[in-house]
Amino acid sequence: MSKTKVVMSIAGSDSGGGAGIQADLKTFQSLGVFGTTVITGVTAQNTVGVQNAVHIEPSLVAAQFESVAKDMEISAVKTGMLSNAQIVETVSDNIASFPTKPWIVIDPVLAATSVDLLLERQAVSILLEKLIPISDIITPNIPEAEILTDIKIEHSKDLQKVAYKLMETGAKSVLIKGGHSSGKATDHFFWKDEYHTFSAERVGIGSLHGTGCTLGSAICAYLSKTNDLLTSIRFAKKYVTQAINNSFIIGEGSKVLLQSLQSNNC
Ligand SMILES: Nc1ncnc2c1ncn2[C@@H]1O[C@H](COP(=O)(O)OP(=O)(O)O)[C@@H](O)[C@H]1O
Ligand SMILES: Cc1ncc(COP(=O)(O)OP(=O)(O)O)c(N)n1
Repeated sequence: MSKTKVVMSIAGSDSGGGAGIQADLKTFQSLGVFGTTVITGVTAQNTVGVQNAVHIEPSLVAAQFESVAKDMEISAVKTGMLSNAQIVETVSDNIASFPTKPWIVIDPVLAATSVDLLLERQAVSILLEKLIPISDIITPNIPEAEILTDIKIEHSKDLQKVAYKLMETGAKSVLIKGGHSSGKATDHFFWKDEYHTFSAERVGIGSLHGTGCTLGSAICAYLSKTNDLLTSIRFAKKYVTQAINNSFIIGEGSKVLLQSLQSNNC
């Protein structure tokens, strides 16, 4: 019998339960991996928006890494909300010093409505300098990809420009998510000189919360199980699409995703 894989979410808490650490842990549980956490911030949040946030002291962020990493072998990590420059630096240093290199999935959470509550804008440069270069895959949505590269995405050829610029900073691969475009929900994947798309019908009714967190943590879970990037993205896209198709209303704002136990334990 194979051992249960241990993965890690490095992210913020969403009190409303739809995104952040809460969404990541539900995804890990659904996909049959064991989720550990390094909490970087705590938000007061609901389906309508982010009302408040505090950042965790970098020394406590480092202590969470130490406690988990000295006890367990982490096969894949996923980062989400990273709060500020000091935390980005602490996270980068700690991931880089794991005894066994894990798969590294970076969801560069920066373009929410209350952007500065999730990542201070001055932290973007340190994200590009320290964290993105050690990633196996970075998963920006369209506004995030534009902020990170200073390139406006107006035509499909701009996607390639953005991806190549991010790969020049050291990212091994780039998945530009299509939730913020129109037509089909198509995600664009660039890896070395390869280009792949992952598409689903767009669910048109009402806004959604937690889609990016769920996709990123599903990629992380599948990487730990399959050790294969393309397979992991394909399975994760299928998983998030199913969760979106079954999304439901819990409050006054965006719908949340249904995370359900998967029978295909690859
Ligand atoms: N309305 C939708 N219907 C189907 N898939 C969607 C929809 N909105 C987002 N997605 C998918 O959800 C995933 C997360 O994308 P996106 O919403 O752009 O990320 P983020 O939450 O970081 O803004 C992607 O696979 C995207 O294609
Ligand atoms: C604590 C916390 N982390 C991340 C997010 C953003 O969630 P994400 O899934 O990337 O974006 P939406 O699909 O909710 O737009 C958050 N809101 N809170």
